[in-house]
Amino acid sequence: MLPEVLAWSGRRSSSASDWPLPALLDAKGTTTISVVLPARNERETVGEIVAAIRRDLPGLVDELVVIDSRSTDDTAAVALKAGATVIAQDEILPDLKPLDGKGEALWKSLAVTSGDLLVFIDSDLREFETSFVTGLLGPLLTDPTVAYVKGCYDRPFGAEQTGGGRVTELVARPLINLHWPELAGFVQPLSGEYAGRRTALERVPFVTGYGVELGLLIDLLGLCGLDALAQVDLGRRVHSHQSTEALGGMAAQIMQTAWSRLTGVPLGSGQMRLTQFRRSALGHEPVEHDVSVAQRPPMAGVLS
Ligand SMILES: O=c1ccn([C@@H]2O[C@H](COP(=O)(O)OP(=O)(O)O[C@H]3O[C@H](CO)[C@@H](O)[C@H](O)[C@H]3O)[C@@H](O)[C@H]2O)c(=O)[nH]1
Ligand SMILES: O=C(O)[C@H](O)COP(=O)(O)O
Repeated sequence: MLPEVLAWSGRRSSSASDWPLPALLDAKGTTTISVVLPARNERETVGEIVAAIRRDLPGLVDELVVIDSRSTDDTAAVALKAGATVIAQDEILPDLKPLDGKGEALWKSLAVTSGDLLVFIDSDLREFETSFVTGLLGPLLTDPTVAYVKGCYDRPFGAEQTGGGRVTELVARPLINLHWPELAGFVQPLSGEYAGRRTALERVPFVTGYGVELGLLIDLLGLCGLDALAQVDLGRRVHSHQSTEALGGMAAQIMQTAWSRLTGVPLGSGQMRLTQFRRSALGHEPVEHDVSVAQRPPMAGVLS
């Protein structure tokens, strides 16, 4: 790691336990806070996450919104019952051609929330604790020079306490170390739990699909500089794992994001189809998926 990155890590890394709720309530003042959960078919987990935030953090969180990302199950009803405001992704900014995926859900959440600070939490988390939210807010509420905070944690996989984050370890981390060594101090660069100032988030583009996390990290580094970025150790994260085949699609979206940032060629101009293979009685059969990503412009320009 570069010496300046090591120094940054020492300065800008903390733990959720460093940010107890009473101290955050004191620091909050008039700052408003929105928590956003993107959710696609998360009926098993979204209700518990919403209920825990409503139960534990009523004085801290002003707005709790689930963006229903084209769920085909009753995710929306479960989230509503647990106490969230639920908004369908495709009903936000209906004059725009709808795009797909998580990045689109997060970008659109900027148009329907009002908090000065936004906290994004994946809605497939199991064993969720509200220290995820307080931990991410700590640096933002107590230091005006911090603009963006990423969560980090241990990632169990199967019976092992570590080993999760296959796309992180095999794709994102090597790409980051090769091309953006300033970001190499992030323990979980793809973490789905992060928080930022609206003033910063509205000034950067959002990549659709699973390119959103890498895109935000690179673009916020460019906009604000490394010292405005921080990370907080949230302990342990348990989530539902996708198949290796599905993660191939995620990896392709992350690689397209990196490529666009390296070349300056905007995303969305071409289509990428990924060919994978499944064994059948006839041998190895090709299976093709559209894994294209596009990009939304900074929300500040859209809302003005
Ligand atoms: O079209 C979609 C797909 C997913 N999601 C939600 O986004 C979250 C994360 O999606 P998931 O498929 O569980 O991603 P992971 O396999 O956990 O992937 C990791 O890596 C991704 C790429 O950086 C990040 O987007 C994730 O947050 C991070 O957890 C979940 O709440 C999903 O319901 C949507 O809202 N819309
Ligand atoms: O963040 C990642 O790398 C992907 O979500 C894959 O995670 P998993 O290997 O823990 O399923």
